[in-house]
Amino acid sequence: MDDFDYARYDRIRPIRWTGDALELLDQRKLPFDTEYLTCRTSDDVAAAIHALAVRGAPAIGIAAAWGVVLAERDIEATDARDAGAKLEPALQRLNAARPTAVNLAWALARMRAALARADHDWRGALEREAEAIDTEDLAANRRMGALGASLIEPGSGVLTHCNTGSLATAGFGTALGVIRAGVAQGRIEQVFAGETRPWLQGARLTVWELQQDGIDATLIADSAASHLMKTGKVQWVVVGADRICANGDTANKIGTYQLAIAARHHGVGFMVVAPSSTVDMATPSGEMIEIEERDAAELHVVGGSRTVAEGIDAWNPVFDVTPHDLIDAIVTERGVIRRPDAASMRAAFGA
Ligand SMILES: CSC[C@H]1O[C@H](OP(=O)(O)O)[C@H](O)[C@@H]1O
Repeated sequence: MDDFDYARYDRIRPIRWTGDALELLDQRKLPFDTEYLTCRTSDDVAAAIHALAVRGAPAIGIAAAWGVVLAERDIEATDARDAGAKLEPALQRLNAARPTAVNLAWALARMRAALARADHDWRGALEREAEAIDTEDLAANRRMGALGASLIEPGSGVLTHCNTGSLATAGFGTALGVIRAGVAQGRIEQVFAGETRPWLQGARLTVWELQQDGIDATLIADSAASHLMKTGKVQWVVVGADRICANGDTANKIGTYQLAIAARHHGVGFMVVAPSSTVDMATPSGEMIEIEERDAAELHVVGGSRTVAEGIDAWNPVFDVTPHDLIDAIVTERGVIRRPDAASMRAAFGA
């Protein structure tokens, strides 16, 4: 992949550190408007994460790490230990912004660890750690793109769900990075993007990203996915993840689980692509994952401001869990785990 023109795919930068503020491409406004939110405090970042102005498991971890740097700017402390105590309430408010993606807690744990190791330059240590989290994620995505694409036979059709591209990460993407690499290598002939109701990450964000890249894609209704697989046009379903458990059970955007069931029924491969920062070996299996439920209004609103069925109850879980035995491959930057289970996850990530 060293001849891959990554720069072509790195134009979209949803997270920009200016040195004293964090600029976030407001993903609630895409694809119609390209507006940046300027966050000057860690609570600004927590609010942006909760509101999905910035979203995507790796991206919210990266944003939270920079949020810690913003919090550091607001305190005076005698040393790193004193700083840790004074910063902890801000880190807890960042962690409370969304519950399902483990990357948020993972990034905050890395920031705490950096502070615990720091000497007198604890401020610099926090900024260097946030930068490292950001640059490591971009490198991981490029590695995963190559690894995942190598599993896809030339001439394949691929279906993806939600948005897992540059908007959801430090750049290039996870599942969408595999698609970018697979298209560039001539392995993927047709890309299908599920709209991903109710927030429409697929219709609004993935389609927009692929248009920026000049990659043709076909948008489908979420409810058309099984019928599409029945036609034989899809050889792989390639998705991201928000939390991968110690046995390989995987939480991802709502609708992923039924894609996995349909894929298995139709003999379509099911690939999960996520950096190791999404692996949570401390959670044994999927039923222990907290599934975020969001405001019913997200289901009632159709086309911007119009509402349907307003006033009736609505159930709006925004993630579901795919059991590991429906997953054919988990791709991380460390390698590919075929037919994941507790033993293969332990071999790859330790106990
Ligand atoms: C590489 S993004 C991973 C994951 O995050 C998305 O959720 P959300 O848009 O609610 O932040 C989706 O589940 C993606 O697959």
